[in-house]
Amino acid sequence: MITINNLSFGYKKQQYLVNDISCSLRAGNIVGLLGKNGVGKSTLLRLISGLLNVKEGVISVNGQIPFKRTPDFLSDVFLVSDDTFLPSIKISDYIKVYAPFYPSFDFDKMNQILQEFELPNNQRLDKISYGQQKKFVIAFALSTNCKLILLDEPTNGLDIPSKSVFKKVMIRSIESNQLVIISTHQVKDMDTLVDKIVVFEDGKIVFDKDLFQISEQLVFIKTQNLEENNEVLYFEKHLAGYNAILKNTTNEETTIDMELLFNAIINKTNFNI
Ligand SMILES: Nc1ncnc2c1ncn2[C@@H]1O[C@H](COP(=O)(O)OP(=O)(O)OP(=O)(O)O)[C@@H](O)[C@H]1O
Repeated sequence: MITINNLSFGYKKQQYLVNDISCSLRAGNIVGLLGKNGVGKSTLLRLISGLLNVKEGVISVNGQIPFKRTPDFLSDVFLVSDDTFLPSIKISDYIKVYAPFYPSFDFDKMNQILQEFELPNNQRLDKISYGQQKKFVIAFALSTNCKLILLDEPTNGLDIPSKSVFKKVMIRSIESNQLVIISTHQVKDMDTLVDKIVVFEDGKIVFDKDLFQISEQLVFIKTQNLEENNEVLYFEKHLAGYNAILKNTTNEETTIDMELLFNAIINKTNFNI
């Protein structure tokens, strides 16, 4: 679906924010694009959606060059950016006006998700809160059924019940021919949602693994005594003991602690996986 070869980009001359990265992402995945504030995650999403052009290298999305922004490309890619600028019209009018740009738009899905997010159709988009606007745009994005959906910090502004609805709706509505990339620094929100993680740091992709590979190779434990565990790769101390990542030597399957894993990655832990 997406192939990136030797991509470099910077807003300033001779200073690359994205520095010679390559990767490929397939349909059927929900990918967590993780990184600290300001590393360039939103920039990467803008490059993939064709809002910015590469300085060097190539991005191909289903064989198309995003920056050409052909009608075909635009009708199958949806970017939810972190800053939502919505017109001062009712939700129902927005759907009437913008849904026709997306040939696979599913009106039933839209109504269902609006209900789950408790957003009434007759609300005006400029009169609802930031979190409600965010939920509306997420509902619209998922209802387009675009092959590629890019969500920039989707859980920003969502309250705890809405975050649960977001996860539920995402998992239910993504089909095997779609690819979703969620960019976020709120790593904890990605628990039990993404099936692949890509970590971006210092202009480079420093980690790119499917979750099943991570589960096969690593175990995540809470323990009071680290010395009993001689395969510790990374740990963090907390009041009642330690959260630790160990090499998986016993084919055990544990729940991935996304925040611990992310901290381990940006602290340059060598997992050797
Ligand atoms: N239009 C622009 N012109 C110049 N610099 C920019 C522009 N947009 C972003 N930047 C800079 O590029 C860097 C990366 O920004 P970007 O928004 O891509 O990061 P991010 O990883 O998404 O951050 P966050 O997690 O805080 O949203 C920042 O230093 C930002 O100030």
